Amino acid sequence: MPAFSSDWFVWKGEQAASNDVIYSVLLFTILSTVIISSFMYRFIARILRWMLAHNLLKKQFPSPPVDSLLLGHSGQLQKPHHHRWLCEMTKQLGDKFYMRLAHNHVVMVSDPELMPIVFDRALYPPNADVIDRPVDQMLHGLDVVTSNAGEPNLLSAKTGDPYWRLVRKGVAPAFNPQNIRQGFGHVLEATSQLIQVLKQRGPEKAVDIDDAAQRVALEVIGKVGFGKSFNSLASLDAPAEQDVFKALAAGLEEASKRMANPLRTYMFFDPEVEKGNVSLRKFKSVTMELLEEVQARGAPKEDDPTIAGHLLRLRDSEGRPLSQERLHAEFSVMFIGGTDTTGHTIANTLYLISQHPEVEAKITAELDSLGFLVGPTRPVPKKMEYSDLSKLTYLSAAIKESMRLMAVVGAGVARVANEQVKMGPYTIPKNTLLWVPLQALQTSPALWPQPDTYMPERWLEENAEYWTPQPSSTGYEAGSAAARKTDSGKEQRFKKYMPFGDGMRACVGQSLAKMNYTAATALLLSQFTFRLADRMGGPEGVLAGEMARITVAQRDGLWMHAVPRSVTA
Ligand code: HEM
Repeated sequence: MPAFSSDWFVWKGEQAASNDVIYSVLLFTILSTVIISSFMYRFIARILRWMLAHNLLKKQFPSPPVDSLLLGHSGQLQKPHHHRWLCEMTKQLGDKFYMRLAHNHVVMVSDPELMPIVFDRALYPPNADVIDRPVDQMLHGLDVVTSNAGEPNLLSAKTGDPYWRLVRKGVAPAFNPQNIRQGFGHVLEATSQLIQVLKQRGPEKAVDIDDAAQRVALEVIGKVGFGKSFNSLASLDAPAEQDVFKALAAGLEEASKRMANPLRTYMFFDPEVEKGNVSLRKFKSVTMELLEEVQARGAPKEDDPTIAGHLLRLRDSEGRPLSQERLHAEFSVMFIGGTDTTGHTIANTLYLISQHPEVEAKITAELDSLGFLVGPTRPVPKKMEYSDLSKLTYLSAAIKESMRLMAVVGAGVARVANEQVKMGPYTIPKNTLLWVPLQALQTSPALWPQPDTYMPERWLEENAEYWTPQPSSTGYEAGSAAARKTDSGKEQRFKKYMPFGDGMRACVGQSLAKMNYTAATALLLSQFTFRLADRMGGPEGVLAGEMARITVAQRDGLWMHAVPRSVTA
């Protein structure tokens, strides 16, 4: 037995240390092998699944030629006219075709028979979340427009997100008929202000009617949404609230490009991306200031009818309010929904009416019969009431037709299949995007007689937005029970017109939008006739100037002359 010595302990200590090292290296090797192989296994399985899905979709649907091996069709969807390109592809390839946006599989669908499935109205109970918002793949691009932290909003959140349900249910009362009726007064006020500005400006000086209409919408959403006036109609030459529309348009353009090319988020070295980021920051600073201003007023009263009031009162199941970032995201999305889409709709309608004197004559006759048209015998028109809106039958048809022919959300709306689903006779693999190109659906020659003609009359017929089943490639028998009945035995109807989307994720603000654009357009047309400015280059110039950036609008504004209707005989 060795004599007791401190060396012995040193030797034992060294041996233990080297054993520790050996064990650690061994453990590390085993663990990393397990982790790497499970990662590799999952990675390879994912690639295989992706390839199987790709092949399955390619077998079932035609596809346009790709212009990049890596990004697939992304390049096409980043072009300014991609909403029109989708129409062209629909004409060439049919009402269902396959595209690839980097790693995302997309089936473009404009077959009305399949709409009930895409919009989750037919096969599944609405709570099943089988067909959902494509948040992971795409709509995160929109989150960067509305929140500094990339927090989702009502538009981008998954249907399964408990906060989506909370917010959707919570803001719904802000859009109920009683609130919309109250909002009508704000539309009258804002449009009257615009009318005064246009009269002072005179008919010679052209006005960007798209910008002007967005200002009206901004004032309306300002009051209805946030209890605030942005004072944007005092002069059309002063930029509205730090030129928020320009920042918003550029921010939406950047977001729309990121949706088409998810890799763009990481292209910080590209000066164009950096420019987009500057606009995004500017827009978000305006909406953050708005949120802080509203919060500085203190807790909203129980009867505060504004959208902001509803959002600030919301509490989750544990009694917590929405986080500051989520509130910012919701304020921003309401701001966008309230100004951009409504403004473009008013402007497009005034433009299309200016190109169709026969339509304008019918509208003025309707306005005259209701006492709203100014003229030699009526220099001051009758004050419009909320109940008058339902009497504007022909004008409403003219607006509906402009929303068909110049769809504001022209590139369309998307869903994702969270599971493998059957879409008619087609098998749609899990994670595939189902994308409805709205401009293509609403101008398809297969669905609309004279699809490219501005014809408000088509909306005077009942059920004009529905399509009647025909013998079709989907495998449904024409007119059969399968095509006409839902599981609950109700008659299934097939929409071919859906400017506000459809299903449980349809536009939450449509009642406000309809009231706003109908009243504003009626009031403007009762005072002015609009003429397209020469600088637009006629209808060809307007078509060429379109720019799809989530919503479609003119890149450099829609310039028109507002000619006052003569009050002298
Ligand atoms: C002419 C005006 C408008 C048009 C054309 C329009 C169009 C749309 C479309 C196509 C969608 C997607 C629907 C879908 O995926 O099925 C949508 C969603 C939405 N819109 Fe609008 N919109 C308009 C006005 C408004 C207004 C005034 C607001 C709010 C003040 C608003 C707020 C929203 C929100 C929050 C969503 C997301 C709803 C959800 O996913 O739960 N929109 N809109």
